[in-house]
Amino acid sequence: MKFSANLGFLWNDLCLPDAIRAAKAAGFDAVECHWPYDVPAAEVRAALEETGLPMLGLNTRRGDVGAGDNGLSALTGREVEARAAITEAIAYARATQTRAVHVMAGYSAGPEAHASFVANLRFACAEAAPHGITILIEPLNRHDAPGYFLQTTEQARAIIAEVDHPALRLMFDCYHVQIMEGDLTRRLTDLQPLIGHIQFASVPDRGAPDHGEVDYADIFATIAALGYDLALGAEYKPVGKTENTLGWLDLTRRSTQKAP
Ligand SMILES: O=C(O)C(=O)[C@H](O)CO
Ligand SMILES: [Mg+2]
Repeated sequence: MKFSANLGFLWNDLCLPDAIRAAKAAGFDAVECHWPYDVPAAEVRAALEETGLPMLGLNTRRGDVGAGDNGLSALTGREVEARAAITEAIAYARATQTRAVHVMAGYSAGPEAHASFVANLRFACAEAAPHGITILIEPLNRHDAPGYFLQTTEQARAIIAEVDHPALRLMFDCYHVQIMEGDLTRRLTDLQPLIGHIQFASVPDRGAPDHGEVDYADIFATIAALGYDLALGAEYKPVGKTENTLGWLDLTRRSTQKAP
């Protein structure tokens, strides 16, 4: 199995280029981030080239975080800002050869929000596809993001069908899906054709995947058996130093090494 370090949470005490280097030293196969915009893209690209790690994803800006924004693309009336955030994210992804952009929906509900989200996603797909960049949408759970527009994989499935563009895929974050819908094994199997990226963390505390109500040894085996071979995103909140939370990585590597 391959793993991607989510540098929004792992090594987030380091600047992004140093976090990329730390992920390489710890044995990750890839990295991903949340909002890298304060760091010049050239510095990130240099660290990626130095380490040989690909950057798998980044998020669109959330808007005015101080005022409570958590994404803009399902906010009717904020289309200009939403599209500027999408354009910015795609430009940053191009400059760093990042493979996917997660378009954040924001706090909203109802048919107008749905229509705005679909229209903004069509815009994002049209902008991203010529550069080979995937657009991701991610359901978030109601405890961490109460009132977030996109809450379930079923809602995401319907939106992906409606947008009907090959660049649009599902970000299946096992942590959020377990909290909102459960049934992880069947959902991963059923949704696999739509999945562009998988993330994970323990439930309910969003820690390392070595405790909690989800048996990740089993989930990783399920994902491998499906033939899914892209790197899985470790998007958890380390308690203490990130290096001290990586026992799961060694264990997983040892248990999946082929016999000689
Ligand atoms: O919160 C998550 O699970 C994410 O992947 C996004 O980066 C949104 O914060
Ligand atoms: Mg996630």
